[in-house]
Amino acid sequence: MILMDDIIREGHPTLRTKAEEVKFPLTDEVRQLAEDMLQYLINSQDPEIADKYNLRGGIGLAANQVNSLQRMFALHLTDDNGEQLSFVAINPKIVSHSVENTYLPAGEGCLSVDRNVPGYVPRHARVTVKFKTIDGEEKKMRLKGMPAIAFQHELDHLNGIMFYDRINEKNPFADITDSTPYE
Ligand SMILES: Cc1nc(NNC(=O)[C@H](CC2CCCC2)CN(O)CO)c(F)c(N2CCN3CCOC[C@@H]3C2)n1
Ligand code: NI
Repeated sequence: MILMDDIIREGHPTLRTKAEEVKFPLTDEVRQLAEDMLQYLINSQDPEIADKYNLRGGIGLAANQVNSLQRMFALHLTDDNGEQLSFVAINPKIVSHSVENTYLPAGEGCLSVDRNVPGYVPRHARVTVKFKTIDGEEKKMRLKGMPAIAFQHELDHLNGIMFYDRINEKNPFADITDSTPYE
């Protein structure tokens, strides 16, 4: 079971290291880690379990955050239509994206960042993504809203990018041109 102590924090070099393509077939170790990452998100969204183990709520978790340099992350969230998205994206890619940007008006946070970093984080409003599932199945999805934002936040982690790298330093709340806030 992944606990907060397993999640590395800012300053740990792995957060700034590019993760490597995952080889198929998955080793038992990689498969187990993928499953544990998804389970962390499910646990963190269960009030009783989150309270019992002092877990910070999460809708996404990238391998770098548990000190692994495998190109994979877990997502567990409900989209705007109430659809449950719950999967591990392995060797994820954005194959195309909208010109339009979006951002969370409340800004973003990160389980690896123990402080508030205010400011808008510009993200593509819509993305077409490809990835493999734990079973090696090729998936292609079009995402918008929170799923799109979360996918980009996690893919950034696999490339050593933190959400605050994208905040306008001069004016963190600068209106992001051609952007629509995700509300
Ligand atoms: C938006 C949100 N971010 C939460 N945390 N941060 C994260 O997930 C970070 C990743 C997110 C930051 C912005 C986009 C991706 C983790 N990141 O560092 C991984 O790289 C939440 F916990 C959360 N929700 C709303 C839904 N709720 C359902 C019931 O259970 C509680 C849950 C709380 N929404
Ligand atoms: Ni994060």
